[in-house]
Amino acid sequence: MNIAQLTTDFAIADQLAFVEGKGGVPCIQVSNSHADALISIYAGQLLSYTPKGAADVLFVSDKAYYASGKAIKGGVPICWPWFGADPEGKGRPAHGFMRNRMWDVWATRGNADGSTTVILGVESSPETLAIWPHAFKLAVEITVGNTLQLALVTQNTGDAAFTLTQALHTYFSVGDIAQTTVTGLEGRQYIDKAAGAGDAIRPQAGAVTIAAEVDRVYLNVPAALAIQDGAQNRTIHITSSGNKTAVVWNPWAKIAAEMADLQDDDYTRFVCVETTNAVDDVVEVPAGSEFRLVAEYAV
Ligand SMILES: O=P(O)(O)OC[C@H]1O[C@@H](O)[C@H](O)[C@@H](O)[C@@H]1O
Repeated sequence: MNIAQLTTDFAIADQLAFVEGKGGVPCIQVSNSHADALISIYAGQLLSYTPKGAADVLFVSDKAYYASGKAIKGGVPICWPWFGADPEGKGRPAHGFMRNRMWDVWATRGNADGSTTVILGVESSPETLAIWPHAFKLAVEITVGNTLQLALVTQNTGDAAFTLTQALHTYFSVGDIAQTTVTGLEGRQYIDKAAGAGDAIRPQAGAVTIAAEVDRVYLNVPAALAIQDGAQNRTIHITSSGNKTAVVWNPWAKIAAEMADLQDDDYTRFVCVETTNAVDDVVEVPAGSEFRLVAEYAV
């Protein structure tokens, strides 16, 4: 990927530039009157969203890998066309094959309200067809403004319907996990995927607090959730559409220490609240049609 060519084709003066990121990964730096953002073209992954005068909304591990074939730990990884383990048990990677490959830049634009939109995409190829036998175009549309808007857009370009599960696997930065709650899920049922829980289904009593490993798929979720970050004294509002499920994940101390791309105490600094089509929330995309999974973050 050639930074000079991308600059010629897609840069926007005083607003959007192409830069070489960590590990030589090609990135897009957005800086407008509302916010700054860093977007990795590798993995189609937003890495940073910093509204003016505020701290970064997203967490990225200092030990994250920036290498072909590996996922970047943090920001907004894209899980597609399956969420979690390989649904067919064929040994393909967890969370699909979009978070560890190069994407293309499809479009950039400055909007009238001062926000900036970046569209990255991947099209099916002989390589993807060997992993997953369906013709598609997948785009992530990222609009950086006084809110952050994300749309994961799947187009079925083949001649038969296909099904998928997927996620915007967002790592939100928090000041201290002990002073963090997730609201909006009160009274909802969740599948408890934490170690030893055996996928039990439980009701959520009150706001979600995190004081141990949390790995939950919430069912029939509302469109609006929020993260209350007591230590940084801020609330992140999450609004979504296209999903019936949402995942809350924090590995806690033991699993974080086992993950080579997290520092031992990083579990205190993030919570993943993921906009998902997971478990039974399987999406069918008919031939020739498009499906949009959308999330918006506001501080
Ligand atoms: O370490 P990975 O592959 O990015 O996955 C992180 C976590 O992602 C979450 O979405 C899953 O619910 C967890 O089970 C998983 O451990």
